Parts: sequence; C-alpha cells; structure tokens
Amino acid sequence: MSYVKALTIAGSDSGGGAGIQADLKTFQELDVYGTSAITALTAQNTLGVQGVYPASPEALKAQISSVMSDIGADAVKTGMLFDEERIKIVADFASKEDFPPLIVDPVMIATSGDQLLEEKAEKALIKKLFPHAALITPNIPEAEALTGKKAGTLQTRKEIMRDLISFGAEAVLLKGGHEEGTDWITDILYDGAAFHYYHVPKLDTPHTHGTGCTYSAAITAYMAKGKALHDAVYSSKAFIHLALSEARSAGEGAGPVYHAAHRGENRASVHVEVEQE
Ligand SMILES: Nc1ncnc2c1ncn2[C@@H]1O[C@H](COP(=O)(O)OP(=O)(O)OP(=O)(O)O)[C@@H](O)[C@H]1O
Ligand SMILES: Cc1ncc(COP(=O)(O)O)c(N)n1
Repeated sequence: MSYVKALTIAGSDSGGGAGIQADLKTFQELDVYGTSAITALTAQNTLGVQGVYPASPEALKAQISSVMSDIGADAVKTGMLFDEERIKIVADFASKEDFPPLIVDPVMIATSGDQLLEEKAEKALIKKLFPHAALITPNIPEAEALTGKKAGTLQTRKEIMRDLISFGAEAVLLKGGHEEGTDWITDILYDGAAFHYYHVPKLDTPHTHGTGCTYSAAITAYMAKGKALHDAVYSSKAFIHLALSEARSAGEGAGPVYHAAHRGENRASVHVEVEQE
C-alpha cells in the first residue's frame, strides 16, 4: 500500500501560519503525505514579514527533482514563488507530460501588506505557469492586478474570470474574503462551462493568517485523493470555513487558522448555487 501524496512549492513562514507550514499541516489533517520545495525563507510572525531570503535557483530545482524522481505526487500546489526566475523553474517541471494536476495560488501580497512576488513577475505567472494549471485561486486584489479590471459587481467578476481562463488555466476560483460591507462571503469557481457559487456567512475574526494557503492546500489534498474539482472545492470550503471559525490568537497580530478544527464535532455549512454559462 502506498500513500496519497501532494507536493507544495512555496515559501516558508517561520511563524507557522501560512506558506509551506500551513500546506503541510493541511495535507496531514486530510491524511495526505506532504512533501515540499521551498522557494524562499521568510522571517515572519503574526505582525508581518520581517525578511525574505530566496532559495537559490539550483536549490529550488534540486528539491523538486528529488521529490518527483522518487516519491512523486498525486497533485502539486504552488504558493509564494517570489520572482520570474523561480516561476520559470516551476513551469519547466509543470510542462512535462506526466506532471500531476497543478493548483496555482498566485500569492502576491501577504495579509500584512508585505510583497511576496515581485511586481514584474506577474506576466511570467500568467504566461508561463497558468497554462499548466488545473486551477488558479486568486483573491480579489490578485485577480484585479492580473487582469487590470475592477471586481466591483458580479458582472465584472465574471468578466475577470473569463479573462483569467483565457490565459490557459482549466479553471479559476475567485475568493471573496476581501469583500467589504457584506454579511455573506462568496467564492466563485468557473471552469468555462458554469459558475459555481459557494456562499458562507462572513466571520468576524481578526485571525485570518494563512486562509488562502490552507484553502488551496486542502483543494490540492482532495484532488490528490481523486475528488473531482467541484467536490474538492466544496470540501475544502467547508474545511477552511471551520478552520477560520475556530481560529485563535498566537502572538500580537492576525492569528493563524485552526487546521485541526475538523477533528471536533462542529461542521460548516456551505450554500452552493450553479449557473450555466
Ligand atoms: N471573514 C471571513 N469570513 C468567512 N470566510 C472568509 C473570511 N475571510 C476569508 N474567508 C474565506 O477564506 C478563504 C481565503 O480567502 P481570501 O480571499 O482571504 O484569500 P487570500 O487573501 O488569498 O487569503 P490570505 O488571507 O491567506 O492571503 C476563502 O474561502 C474566503 O471566502
Ligand atoms: C511564505 C508565505 N506564503 C504565503 C503567505 C500569504 O498568506 P497570508 O496572506 O495569510 O499572510 C505568507 N504570508 N507567507
């Protein structure tokens, strides 16, 4: 018998709430064997990012080679990629025919406001990596930066998602966590054929560190286990909502989500609607 396996290619968060650490915790919680390739070390805590120390291109290549040539992966995710050179390295691996399904979380700016991807690398993300992705998972500011459009209304959100798909990814999940002035939060999944809406009540918590990383890691884990994209997103939405609803403080700033929340009795309820294109 062998493990179900997932690889994360991302930055390390010394504070343990986001990046590689959030991804590996999530994989473990969902009973998936996690491996990692570190793109950059960050000196980070709940208050912000105090330093970024990129891994050398050789070190990044070697980590991915070591994992893929022996252990392999049933699904792969990317998080903080830092710059164009590192994006190209990942894209070279992802372009191989037998590369597993790839989930790209286009991490650009941390909750704390710190820059995790050089601005000039956004084009490389679009051109080199998106064409290999089974799913990309931008939040609203990232989707706006990538398309140059404002996501003010539902119509403009749909337009943005169509634009993002046209860059070559099979599907896009637009996360609504940054929505202001609403009691409900809606994430929208678009696969070129239909829009799937996932509605949840907005949680009033300052402890949102690592939500995006944990969510995309959960999707990766469920896809590694063989779930279809829509099921993987639905299960992951329930996982992140519960983890966020039980998030606690760990330091002076935005605390991390509680990855183990699903072990308890509580369950999240997610309301789903589907609209054909
Ligand atoms: N206050 C909230 N209440 C309910 N769900 C939330 C809240 N904030 C974020 N989420 C959910 O958390 C997930 C991550 O969304 P978000 O838009 O915050 O992504 P992100 O900005 O990439 O995350 P991060 O904060 O890690 O950078 C989404 O499913 C989103 O709907
Ligand atoms: C290494 C790393 N990767 C990703 C994030 C984004 O997570 P968040 O927006 O929750 O800070 C982060 N802060 N650090």
